[in-house]
Amino acid sequence: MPRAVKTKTGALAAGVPKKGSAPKRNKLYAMPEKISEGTILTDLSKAQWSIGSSIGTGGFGEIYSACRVGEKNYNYVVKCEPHGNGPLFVEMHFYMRNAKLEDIKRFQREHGLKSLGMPYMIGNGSVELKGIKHRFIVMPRYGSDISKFFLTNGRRIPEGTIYRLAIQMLDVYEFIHSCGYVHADLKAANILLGYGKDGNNQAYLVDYGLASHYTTKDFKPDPKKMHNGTIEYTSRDAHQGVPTMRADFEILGYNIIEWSGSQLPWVKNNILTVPTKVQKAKEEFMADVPNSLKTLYAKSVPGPIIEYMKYVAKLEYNETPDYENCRKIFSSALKDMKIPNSGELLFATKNKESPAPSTSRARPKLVERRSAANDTSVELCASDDDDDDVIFEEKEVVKKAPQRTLKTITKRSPKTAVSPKRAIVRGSPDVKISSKSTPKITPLRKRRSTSFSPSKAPRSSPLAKKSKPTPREAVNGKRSTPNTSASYTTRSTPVAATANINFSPAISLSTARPGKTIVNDNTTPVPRAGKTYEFNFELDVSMDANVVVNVKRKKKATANSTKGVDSTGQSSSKSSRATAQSTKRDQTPGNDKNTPVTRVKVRKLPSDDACDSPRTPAVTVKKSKRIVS
Ligand SMILES: Nc1ncnc2c1ncn2[C@@H]1O[C@H](COP(=O)(O)OP(=O)(O)OP(=O)(O)O)[C@@H](O)[C@H]1O
Repeated sequence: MPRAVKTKTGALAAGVPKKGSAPKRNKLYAMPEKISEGTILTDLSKAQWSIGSSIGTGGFGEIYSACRVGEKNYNYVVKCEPHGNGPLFVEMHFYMRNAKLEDIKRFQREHGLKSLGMPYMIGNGSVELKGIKHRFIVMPRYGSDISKFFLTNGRRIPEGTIYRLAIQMLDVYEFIHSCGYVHADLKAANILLGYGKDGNNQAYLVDYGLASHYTTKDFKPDPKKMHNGTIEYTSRDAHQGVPTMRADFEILGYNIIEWSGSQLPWVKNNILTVPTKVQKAKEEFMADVPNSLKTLYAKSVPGPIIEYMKYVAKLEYNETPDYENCRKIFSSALKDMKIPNSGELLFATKNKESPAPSTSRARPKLVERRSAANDTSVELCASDDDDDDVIFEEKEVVKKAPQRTLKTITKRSPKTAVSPKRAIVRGSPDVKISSKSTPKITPLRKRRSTSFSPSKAPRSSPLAKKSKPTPREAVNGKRSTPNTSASYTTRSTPVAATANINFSPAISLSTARPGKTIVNDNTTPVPRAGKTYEFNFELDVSMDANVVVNVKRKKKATANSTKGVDSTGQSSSKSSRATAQSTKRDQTPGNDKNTPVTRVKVRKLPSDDACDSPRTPAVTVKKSKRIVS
């Protein structure tokens, strides 16, 4: 059944087929309602946008071409998602705070860049579609995403184009990082060529649904964010839930390796469905880059790839990477290959002509087998309420079928992202995610800090210079000076020596799915299948510790015995209020008298860590109504 999305009034809107409503493309995910061509959307600044054809589908939303009312050219896109979806909320705020057109232009001027593959937002607003509140953003329209060329070229991109793409993506990283953010989800499906004349000269990095502040303070694994990203390319830091600048570089590295025609070991070994195994494989891979790479290439490993990956492996978690020297690795290679770093990005490989770019939605179907789910799960999932208060509904999901058989995803692949954004607790009726389940980082091996020359440094030996803060860093103090904690790393060989990850057997993390973005933070409604039942339990959420959530199911209680528990454990007065409220509700017609209704507000405690992400807004937990499956 589709994800339940509640309207502002709390009415269950999705999942109740309406007469005449368009059928859902994918029953598993509550995709947005269709917007028909010609619909006029008015954004918050009162600008009006006429919706054209649908040109893309992501994991959570749909992208339409759009034109300004009164104009003829569909040079814009509207990205629309149900209001409760976390990623578009995050993306919108990222653009608002950091990526205004004038910011991008200034950055280009300061760095002498003719163009920069940084998208921006032109407008945003809300629209009610079939009774469901949706959020939309308006952006410039770009061209085809490069995963199309990669796939049609036999999973390969010409070497020169790889290096040019790498340089362009490093420019974008430098911009994003200078805003204090990381992208965390670079992949071919998120890289779009420009649109129109000369569009193919520049690639744009889209999809800021996972953007978050990076940390330069302590390396604190965060179970709520573990494994976020697209499992093939997720960095080792992201596997631990820590957003870092080096993580973005690592993600780019894995992509480059794949674009060059090699299969990443964790892809080859078919372990993508087990994030912790992928994490371990990456730790091992990065522990000895030269040898790891050797095993991937039949002939010799391309020099720039080895040099770049060696550099990434040496980066400290709180270090500002040396963009300029990394770009130099690739631009020197282009020079050697006599390929100009300008003009059209070419995707035709020697033996195969790549088709003309197109933004058509036609994509290979992805057939996937989902793992058997013969158990009872408890999930927390967000529903729509308002922008800043994400409501988590507590539901018991009973997955009846011992096996979910082949599931055909007809959305775009590999872009088709599904974010199983839930902590699924399997197994026993008394379900607990305890502090035991959080990863333990064992004492770390001290490691020599490797630093590079500052941006704009003289261009000799790219990887041999000493790092100095750039003027910008000097001003804002972004680059942290090496201190004791900074000079230790969470990385070494083998993985067991550093990241000792213990999960309670009762816990199953979000299932990783190839090519799909995973967001493991519970801020987005999740795909749900099977029946959903209401049940009684106490919920205790700790937002400030490694303990994520402690769910204890209790016996079905009468309305009188209901007791609210807040995050601070101060249950007396609040809980009596909750009891009073629930009793009141229970007396209202339509309420199940046997089901206590508990509403618990959990506010995130102020953190001293400045790297709070917009993905962790205040959280409200409330007892859900019965969901009819
Ligand atoms: N500005 C744009 N211009 C043209 N096409 C776009 C644009 N933005 C996105 N698309 C197309 O829509 C697809 C999905 O976009 P996007 O990645 O932003 O969606 P999403 O729902 O966030 O995806 P994900 O599944 O990665 O979370 C892209 O692969 C691309 O083909």
